[in-house]
Amino acid sequence: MADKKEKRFRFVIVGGGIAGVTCVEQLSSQIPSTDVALITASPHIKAVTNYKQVSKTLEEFDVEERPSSVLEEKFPNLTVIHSAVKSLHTQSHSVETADGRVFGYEKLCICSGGRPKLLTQDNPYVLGIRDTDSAQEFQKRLSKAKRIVVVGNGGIALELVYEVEGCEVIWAVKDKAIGNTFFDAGAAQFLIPTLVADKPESAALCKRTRYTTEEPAPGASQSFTADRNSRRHGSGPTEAGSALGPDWHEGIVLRGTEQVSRRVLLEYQCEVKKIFTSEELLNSPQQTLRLENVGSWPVYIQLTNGKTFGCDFVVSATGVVPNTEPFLNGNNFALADDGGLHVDDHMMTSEADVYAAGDVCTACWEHSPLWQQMRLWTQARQMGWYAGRCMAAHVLSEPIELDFCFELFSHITKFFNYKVVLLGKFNGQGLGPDHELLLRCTKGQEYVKVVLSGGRMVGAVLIGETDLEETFENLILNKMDLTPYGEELLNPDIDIEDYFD
Ligand SMILES: Cc1cc2nc3c(=O)[nH]c(=O)nc-3n(C[C@H](O)[C@H](O)[C@H](O)COP(=O)(O)OP(=O)(O)OC[C@H]3O[C@@H](n4cnc5c(N)ncnc54)[C@H](O)[C@@H]3O)c2cc1C
Ligand SMILES: NC(=O)C1=CN([C@@H]2O[C@H](COP(=O)(O)OP(=O)(O)OC[C@H]3O[C@@H](n4cnc5c(N)ncnc54)[C@H](O)[C@@H]3O)[C@@H](O)[C@H]2O)C=CC1
Repeated sequence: MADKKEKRFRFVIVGGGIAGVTCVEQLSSQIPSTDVALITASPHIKAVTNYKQVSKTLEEFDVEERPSSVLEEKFPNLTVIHSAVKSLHTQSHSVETADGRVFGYEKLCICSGGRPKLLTQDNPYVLGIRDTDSAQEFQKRLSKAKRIVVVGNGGIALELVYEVEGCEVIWAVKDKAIGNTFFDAGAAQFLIPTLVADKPESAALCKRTRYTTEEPAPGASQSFTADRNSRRHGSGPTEAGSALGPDWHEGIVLRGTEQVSRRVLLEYQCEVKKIFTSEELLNSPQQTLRLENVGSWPVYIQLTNGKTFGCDFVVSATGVVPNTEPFLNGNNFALADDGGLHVDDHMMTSEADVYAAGDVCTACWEHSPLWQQMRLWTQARQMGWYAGRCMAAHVLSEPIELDFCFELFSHITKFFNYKVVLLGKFNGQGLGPDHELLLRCTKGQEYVKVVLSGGRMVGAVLIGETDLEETFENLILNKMDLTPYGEELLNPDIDIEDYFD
């Protein structure tokens, strides 16, 4: 390492995903004369396009994969290096890439993202979905599949069970309701009928009620079948490396071999006990399957509820692990419990002059009471942008305060073809029993849940075209005492925007 010729940059950013690219853009526009290097393992970079600030904290944007030359043309100060960082030497302020080059830095920002946290690492029948390569592999295998098992209850599982057609899906969730990382059991109940046949809804009845849920019994199953006529057609491939994001499935056909359309069997409150091949099963002394099934599937999955399913393959949609490995050896990084690089309110890690942003880091500052970290595209952009500002402020010796975007958690997405908006402590996270829920639900149309604490709105889940996000965001940020309004707050006959004008 000492013998290798080193090229130095003032700023080095690692990772061409949303966090890294946004950090580069921010630095380059704040200090146009400075030299910046972007080192990325992937051949393309991600660019935020059509950015729209929907309200004070809610934002929407598209993400495009672009050749890195586009970024270099825009910022003449920028050098893009296509290679993976192999090691980091914080003492000498340098990184070494897989192709043996060494780059020195004054300030470094690690934006290397995450990778799927798979149920098992070395089983060819267990797939994770993260980047374009893995999505294409999934699509290829699905095109020959009759039955798959999806394990996990977060964003990817929610998207897959809705999108996959022509293939039976066994969906194994550890919880009592679907979608636990994004919403509560009430919202899950609202969404579940969407997995059933697309029947026209009869006149929708709008009702307002206190929050109640009906949970399936432990080990219970539910099955759903739906007819879908729509087909999507593939677009060109994208690069490997960076995480996919909103609407990643829009461009690819997610179809198995069967004529049936969507068919989902839900297994609640169970985890995976064992995964084995048909040969392993035949050779196993404790055979748990009925013999006629043995050999008809390449892989079998045994669940903790006692059921075993044969399938073509298993999708492990069980979260992400931060990509920290190349940076740890020989350094003294503080890591959070989830394996992310510990960052403070200036996006600084515990190593001097090293910052981190996006999925690789864990926000360890004292959070605003209404914000929490989730590994999302929006937060990757916000963190990259803020890290760039902090790095610039530090070299210019300017003061900088935690950005307003970390004041209130907000996320807009789409599940089961419904617009979903999440605000603040949307699931009452960390509030204990000391909160109240108001609910308005119109079957097939909208689900509105408000979380109140001490009479103030602290969170909301809005599903469907409710048009309430801006008003609710204001009510949350204003910390207004809403006790006098009681349940009128969700009265559908009151135009709430005018009400609070
Ligand atoms: C299937 C899927 C669907 C999703 N849908 C949504 C959604 O609808 N909404 C939403 O908000 N979020 C969504 N997400 C999450 C979102 O995509 C991520 O949170 C976000 O992209 C993270 O951005 P990042 O820049 O931190 O990391 P990444 O996008 O993972 O980028 C990391 C970059 O670092 C590079 N890299 C890694 N290691 C090295 C190394 N050693 N040296 C050099 N370069 C390296 C990689 O090549 C890559 O370019 C989804 C994720 C997946 C997988
Ligand atoms: N629309 C959106 O906003 C989307 C966001 N994403 C993001 O992409 C990333 C990856 O998505 P996911 O893998 O779905 O992660 P996730 O974090 O959203 O969900 C992981 C799920 O797996 C479950 N799980 C974890 N370990 C398990 C185990 N051993 N057995 C059974 N279940 C287990 C968890 O309880 C959780 O329900 C996440 O950061 C997610 O937020 C993904 C798709 C859509």
